[in-house]
Amino acid sequence: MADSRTPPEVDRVAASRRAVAARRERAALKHDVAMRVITPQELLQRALDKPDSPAGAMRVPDFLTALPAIGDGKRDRILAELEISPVKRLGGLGVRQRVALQRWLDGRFPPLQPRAGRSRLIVLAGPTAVGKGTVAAHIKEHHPEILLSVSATTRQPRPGEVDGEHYFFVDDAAFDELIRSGALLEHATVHNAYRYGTPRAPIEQALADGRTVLLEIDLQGARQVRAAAPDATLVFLAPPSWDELVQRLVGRGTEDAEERTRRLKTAKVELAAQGEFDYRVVNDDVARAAAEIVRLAG
Ligand SMILES: Nc1nc2c(ncn2[C@@H]2O[C@H](COP(=O)(O)OP(=O)(O)O)[C@@H](O)[C@H]2O)c(=O)[nH]1
Ligand SMILES: Nc1ncnc2c1ncn2[C@@H]1O[C@H](COP(=O)(O)OP(=O)(O)O)[C@@H](O)[C@H]1O
Repeated sequence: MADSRTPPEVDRVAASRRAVAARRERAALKHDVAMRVITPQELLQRALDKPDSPAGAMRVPDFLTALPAIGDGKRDRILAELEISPVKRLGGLGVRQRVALQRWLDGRFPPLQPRAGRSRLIVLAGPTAVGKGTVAAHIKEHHPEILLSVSATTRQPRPGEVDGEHYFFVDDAAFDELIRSGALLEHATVHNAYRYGTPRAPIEQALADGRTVLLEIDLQGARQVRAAAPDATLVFLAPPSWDELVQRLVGRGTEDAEERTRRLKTAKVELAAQGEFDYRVVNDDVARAAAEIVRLAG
């Protein structure tokens, strides 16, 4: 029978591979927090839930300097204030230190606070390729009682797209006229390319009928809706990680490399704006994220 014991050399190689993979995962997590793809509180929670995970193995000083606007000086002051040793890992924090760090994070990065008296007008926005269209289509299919607003756009229909169902496809002159006549609740040029706008009348009618209305629009549009209808409910759809966002954009295969780079640059700006929203929903799973949004609309 063959000897099943692993020679020490093989053990060492495997261990060093694991260490490299863990370092890479920790670096990815730091990047996700820095880019605001995940919140500092989420990362800390992951570390506490699984002390053996890459999040749990992250040293507290590394975690702090991954946060927006925290340099080495601030890091050291925070560690002293919270009485946490620089060698501590997130997964190894004691109860008092955990609570102190959580409180400090909540003060510095306040969790979203949905404003009172939200209406049934739901605005879904988020970075390119996070899955806004996919989640909105899922809601449309499973919740016909919710009106998914159909936008007007100056872009050309893609194969399979039906006028009046996916978009109202109009030319520039017709779009100008929609703006002039006040028929649009909001409008914007998206991705520096075509114009998109939300027809006002169907939304007002549906809301008057007591229905929930879902708008799937970009950040500029979301800001305009907030200004025009301050009681609208703004939902930010976030990716589970930056790598996953890039994978989705590449996987969709609808943009070339140059366009993808441009969209990812915009995505960084959009991620940094999520504090303006009422809720943040992570699109880890389409059905789950859709259900969470429908609950918010409830
Ligand atoms: N402001 C605004 N943005 C819109 C509207 N309709 C769609 N969008 C956004 O425009 C972008 C559409 O990009 P594109 O790739 O051309 O079309 P898609 O594949 O149908 O999403 C997405 O970011 C949408 O959220 C609208 O009515 N107003
Ligand atoms: N939860 C998810 N898990 C995995 N892939 C997803 C998920 N949601 C969307 N996708 C995929 O990501 C890509 C981008 O989704 P899409 O709806 O076009 O994004 P957006 O409308 O935000 O630009 C699509 O290929 C889609 O199938």
